[in-house]
Amino acid sequence: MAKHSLDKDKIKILLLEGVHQSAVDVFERAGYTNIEYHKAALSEEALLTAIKDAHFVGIRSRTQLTEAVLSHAAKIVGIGCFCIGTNQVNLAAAEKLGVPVFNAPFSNTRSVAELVLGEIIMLLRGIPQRNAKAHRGGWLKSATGSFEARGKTLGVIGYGHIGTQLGILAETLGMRVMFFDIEDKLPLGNAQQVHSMEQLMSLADVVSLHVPETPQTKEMIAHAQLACMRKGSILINASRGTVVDIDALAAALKEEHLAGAAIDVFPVEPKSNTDEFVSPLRGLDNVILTPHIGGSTAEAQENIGIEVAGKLAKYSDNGSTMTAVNFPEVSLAVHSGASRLLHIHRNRPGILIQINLAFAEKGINIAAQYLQTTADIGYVVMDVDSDQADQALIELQAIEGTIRTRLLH
Ligand SMILES: NC(=O)c1ccc[n+]([C@@H]2O[C@H](COP(=O)([O-])OP(=O)(O)OC[C@H]3O[C@@H](n4cnc5c(N)ncnc54)[C@H](O)[C@@H]3O)[C@@H](O)[C@H]2O)c1
Ligand SMILES: O=C(O)[C@H](O)COP(=O)(O)O
Repeated sequence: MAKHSLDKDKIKILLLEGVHQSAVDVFERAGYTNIEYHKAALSEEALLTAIKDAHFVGIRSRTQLTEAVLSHAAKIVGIGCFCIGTNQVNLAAAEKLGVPVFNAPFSNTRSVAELVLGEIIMLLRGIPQRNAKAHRGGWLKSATGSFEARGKTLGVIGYGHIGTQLGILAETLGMRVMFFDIEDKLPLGNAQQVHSMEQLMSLADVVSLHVPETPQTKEMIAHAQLACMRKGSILINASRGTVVDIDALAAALKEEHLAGAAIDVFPVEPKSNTDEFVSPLRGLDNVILTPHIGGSTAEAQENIGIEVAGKLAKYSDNGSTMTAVNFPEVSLAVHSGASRLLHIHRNRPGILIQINLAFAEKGINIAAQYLQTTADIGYVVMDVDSDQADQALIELQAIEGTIRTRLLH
C-alpha cells in the first residue's frame, strides 16, 4: 500500500473570488474535502491569514499573490489561476519556492471573442450613445456615424487564442482582418500580418487589444499610438488595464479623434462589487464600460473550474505538471503499486547523481525516474517500493539544493 505524506483530508484547499462550483466538485470527487471557499477576493490581511496553512490556492484575476504574500504561505504546494491571465501571481517567486502555477489557457477564449464581436457592431452603429440618450428621454434617430461591419477593417493586436478566434468571427461578418504580433503567426482565414503596430493602427476602423500584461505591453497604447489611429475609429480593450494609457484614451475620445471605445479592463479596478469604480472614461456616452467580465460566462466559468481544479488535483495525486506556466512540465503515468516521491531543487549540476548515490547506498530501488528542468529549478519524480518510501524521503531531504520534497498519495 502506498504511503502518504499527508492524508487528503488534511490538505487545505483555499478557493477565492467565487470560482465555479465545478471546481469544488472536482476536488471532492478526487477526495479533497478540506476546502475553504470565499465568494469574493479577500482583503490583504485576511488573505495572509487564510493562506498561512493552505496547500493549494485557487484565485481569479483580482487576488495578488506577490512575493510577500507567498512568503506567508508556509505550506503552499500549488496555485491555480481560474482564468487565463497569470500576471497577478509573482511567477518567479512561486518557482523559487518550488510551487507550480496552473491556469486555463483557453476556457474563456470564446466568451471574450464573442463579447468583442458584439461590441464592434454596437460601436460601429453608435448604439452606446443612442442608448444613453434614450435612457435620458432623448431620441437620436439618425444614420450619421452609423456603419455596417461588413467591409470594415479590424486590427487585432496580439494574435493569440483570443485574437485568432475574434479574427475568424469578424471575417464571418465580412470584415477584413489584419493583425500585429511580436511573433510570426499563421494567419487564419484571410487575415494579414502587419509588422508595425502603428501601421496597423493607421489602417484599421476598429483596433482590438489581446496581448498579455508584460513589461513590454505596459501602456503600449498611449498618446502617440492613439494619434496613429484613423479619425472616427474605435478602440477595444479586453486584455489588461495596464496596456492602455487611460488618460490618453479619455483625451482622444473627448477630442472626438476616436468615435468610441469598449473597455473591460482598467489600470485600477474596484476590489469588490461594492467598491466605487473610478475612471476618466465615466460619463462618456460613446464608451462601453464593462466590469472585467470578458470571460465571465456560465460556460467559461464551469469549464475553467473543471480544468484548473483537475490540474491541481492531478499534481497533488501524481505529480503531473503539464501546462504549468512557471515550472518544468512532466506528464506522468499513474504510480499504482509504488510510492512516488517529488524532489524540487535548485538547478545545478550533479543533483541526480547525488540522489542516485544516496539511494544506492541505502539499497533503495528506483522503479522509475523522470527529470525536467527550467533555468532555475529541477524537478525529479521517482517511484520506489512503498516500504522504502520513508527512507527515500529522508535521503532526498538531505540533498544539498533541495527546495521541497513530497511523498504522494
Ligand atoms: N477581459 C477578460 O475577462 C479576459 C479574459 C481572458 C483573457 N484576458 C486577457 O487577454 C490576454 C490575451 O489572451 P489570449 O488567450 O489570447 O493570450 P495568448 O497568449 O494566446 O495570446 C497573446 C498574444 O499576444 C502576443 N504578444 C505578446 N506581447 C506582445 C506585444 N508586446 N505586442 C504584440 N503582441 C504581443 C503573443 O505573441 C500572443 O500571440 C490574456 O493574457 C489576459 O490578460 C482577459
Ligand atoms: O485572465 C482572464 O482570464 C480574465 O481576465 C478573467 O479574469 P476573471 O476570472 O477575474 O474574470
